Amino acid sequence: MSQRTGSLKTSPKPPTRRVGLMSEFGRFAPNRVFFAMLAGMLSGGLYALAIPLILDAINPPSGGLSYLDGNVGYFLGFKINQGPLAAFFALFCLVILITRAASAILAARISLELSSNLRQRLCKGIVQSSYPRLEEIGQARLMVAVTDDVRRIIGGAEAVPQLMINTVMLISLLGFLWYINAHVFIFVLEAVVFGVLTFHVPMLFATNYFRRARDLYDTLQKGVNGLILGVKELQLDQQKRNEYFDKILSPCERELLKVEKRAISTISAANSYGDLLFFMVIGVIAFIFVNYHQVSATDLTAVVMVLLYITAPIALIINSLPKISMAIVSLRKVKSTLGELPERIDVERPTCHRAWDTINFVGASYRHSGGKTQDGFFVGPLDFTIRKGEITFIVGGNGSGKSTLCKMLSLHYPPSAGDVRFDGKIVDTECIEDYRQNIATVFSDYFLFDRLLGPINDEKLVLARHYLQALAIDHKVQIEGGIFSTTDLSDGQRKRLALVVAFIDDKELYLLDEWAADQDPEFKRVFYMNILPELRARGKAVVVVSHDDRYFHIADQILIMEDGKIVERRYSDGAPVERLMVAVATATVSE
Ligand SMILES: Nc1ncnc2c1ncn2[C@@H]1O[C@H](COP(=O)(O)OP(=O)(O)OP(=O)(O)O)[C@@H](O)[C@H]1O
Repeated sequence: MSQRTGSLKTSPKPPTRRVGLMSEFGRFAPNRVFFAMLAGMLSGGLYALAIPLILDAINPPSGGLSYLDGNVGYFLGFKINQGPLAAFFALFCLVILITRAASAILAARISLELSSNLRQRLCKGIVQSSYPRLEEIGQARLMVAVTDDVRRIIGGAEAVPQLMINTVMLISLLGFLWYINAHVFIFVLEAVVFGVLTFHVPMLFATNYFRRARDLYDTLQKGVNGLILGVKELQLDQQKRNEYFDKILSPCERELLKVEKRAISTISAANSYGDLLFFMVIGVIAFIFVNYHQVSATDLTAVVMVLLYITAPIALIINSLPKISMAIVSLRKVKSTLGELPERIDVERPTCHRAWDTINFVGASYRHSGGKTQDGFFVGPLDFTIRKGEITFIVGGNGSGKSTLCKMLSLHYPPSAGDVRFDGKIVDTECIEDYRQNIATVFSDYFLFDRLLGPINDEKLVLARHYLQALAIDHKVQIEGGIFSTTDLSDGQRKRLALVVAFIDDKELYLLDEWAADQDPEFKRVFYMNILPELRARGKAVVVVSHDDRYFHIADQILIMEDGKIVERRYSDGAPVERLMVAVATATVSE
């Protein structure tokens, strides 16, 4: 393929960048993230201040906040000590409530918006991606990214305010500790640093386990897809069913369970260690530390109270870490998947609107990506012309490359060499989208939406009714407000409905891959004798993959494929117009 069209090829996989949850959030909504953090910090700081307030209430004459001390009073019939201090405490709690709720609500909303944004970017990326790239990434990975990963990111993001509030609380409590007794503060700080460092080691292991579990999850999803889609076949054969479970599902499930168990066990052990650490610190202070440093009884009470209080934020920080860790793994997966998809915003493009009468394949070829051990199937080099107002049949044995050729013609597979030309103009990245707009298909692996997509007008509806009638499904399916009354149809009926959908769009090229294969003789006749000639009469280019030699005579051109090459081209009278030597073609493939 020429250099211009070479740009249609899929780009190499981008390297995975390190992605942080907070940096991602910061980039997404910097102002709101700032306010959420500010509110979280304020609430954490105020939480910590509750301790001196309570201590002051217990020990009124100890200075500090004791100026708020007052007489016993009554409120709503309740006897209240130190009225002003109590009122201040209530107000204080209200501010904590507001700041904490504001931080959590803001963070939750940002996380939902970011997740929705990621989901939309993934969906847009999927629809704008080249088809070979999607085949490379695989359905299972895309499904997990759009569903599970995005859900985990929400879970992790919601844990961030917890982490923030409790971290600030922890810092403030340490500050208060310093205010009470500097020696105790230094000792506790050393314990915290030691605790964080020693806690970080198992967390590194846990994150690795989560990463491995995430990869296994893709494989498991693929297996479950196979199970759901192949349930009919598996139900009919116990041996196959057992093998599917024994060799595919169960090993993956076992491995995933093992890795997840390790991750959870590591985290649980680390959590228990984290919880216990502070009780040990309390014990050391109460039983040993006081023997070496001067600590008054009042200070000791305050210190123990702070240390007991400190265990709660530490436990909450520890609990939020696995969720955040999983969210980071998922975020990296989503970002790496996004990196493999085109990040193209729907901006105004110059429209090509190129009218055409012929499509030429000039030495065009395509290679499928192969398995681990072999090269993928090679189709080409192909040289032929499709004309408007003509019907072209593509025939050939199974696996000869007919569907691949169709996907090259529909511009889903960009040629790896040679050109596809519309009226002599090579298809380039600028115009591929415009050329595609004029192609209607029913692929052998078609998908039937439950509605007519795109603008609907009366003319279209009349055409739809005409084809529903012609294909005898008008008694089964009606179109109400653009939506089909049902798509629960037999395979043949569904395919007929897919044909109706393709026909009512006024496209220039109609590509029908083995449409007639599972139709009754009656509908085959309607298809070949009425519908196809009608399309030709409307000046459409019609390409049909067919095995129905009874109807070959209606074709203007027949391309015969074998092993990825067109080995013969005939006109409808059966006289070969061009015979390509298989040996020559084979030699070209091996180049
Ligand atoms: N997505 C794919 N990835 C890798 N190889 C593929 C892919 N699709 C098809 N192939 C390979 O390309 C070859 C041609 O397949 P293709 O579907 O084009 O043949 P076909 O002539 O349409 O066959 P059939 O008549 O059975 O539908 C096959 O050998 C197949 O293994």
